Amino acid sequence: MIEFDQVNKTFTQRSATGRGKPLHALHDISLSIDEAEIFGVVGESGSGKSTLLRLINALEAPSSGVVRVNGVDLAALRPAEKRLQRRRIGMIFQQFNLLANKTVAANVALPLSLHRRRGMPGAKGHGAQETTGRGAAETSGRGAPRERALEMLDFVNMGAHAAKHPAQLSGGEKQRVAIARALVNEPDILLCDEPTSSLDSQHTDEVMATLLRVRREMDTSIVVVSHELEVIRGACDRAAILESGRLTGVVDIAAPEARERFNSYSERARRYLEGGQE
Ligand SMILES: Nc1ncnc2c1ncn2[C@@H]1O[C@H](COP(=O)(O)OP(=O)(O)OP(=O)(O)O)[C@@H](O)[C@H]1O
Repeated sequence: MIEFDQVNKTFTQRSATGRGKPLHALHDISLSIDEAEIFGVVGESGSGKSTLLRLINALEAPSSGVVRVNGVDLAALRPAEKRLQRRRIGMIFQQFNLLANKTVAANVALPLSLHRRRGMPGAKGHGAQETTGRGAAETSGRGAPRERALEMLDFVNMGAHAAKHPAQLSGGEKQRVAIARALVNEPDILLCDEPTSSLDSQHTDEVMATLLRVRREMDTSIVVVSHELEVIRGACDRAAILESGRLTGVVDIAAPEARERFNSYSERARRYLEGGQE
């Protein structure tokens, strides 16, 4: 469903004098992520995790190689097609990105309202980036978007909080609202960028249980970028290990021999994170 075929991504880093230097963020990445799979991506800071996510929703284009989603080469899409494709992908972030001045229900309904206002064809998906909401009208609480938002809030067990504002919620509750918002357009894929990094362990468990339910009941493919190895171990079917932009392994979390490989990476990562060196 998501395929990376020999993907390279190089950025140009400009020095103070304006001279450009290439920075190879991803080298020769080939991997595929199945339908309804929960796929983890781990790696140290700067290893290319976010770049990999941004390639999946076409916010970045590969410098070479091909990224395909449902068989479609994203680089071959025209801008309008790319926007539609992006609407089939939901995204959640470490900092939730909810709008403080809107109710929980209005936050969740926002992608639907934006979709309607722009008169976009097709019912599926949205890019969470668009929910930052510049110029978007507050949903009035009437009509289909609100009903759909309430359904999604029930799905993440947040129905009772629909009339509250984000500031009245815990971090875990905010993330569950963000999940409801990301799913309101029934995306095929949910991208999660450090979804539990600012949560305590109880709220982490609640969010991960919600993601497991999303996969089970909606058949959504979920890609989870996280530096929290327990989260990857607890929720993912497989995980890619990125080291300095290179894919050094794709580990089947359930397989004993693969688990050993992941544990050995985890040990190195833990030593790095704790001691600042490998
Ligand atoms: N738009 C950009 N322009 C220039 N360099 C970039 C750009 N985006 C990312 N990079 C560089 O590419 C490399 C990979 O960045 P990326 O954000 O993908 O890493 P990451 O693993 O997600 O890091 P972190 O865990 O700190 O978020 C880094 O060296 C980063 O500085």
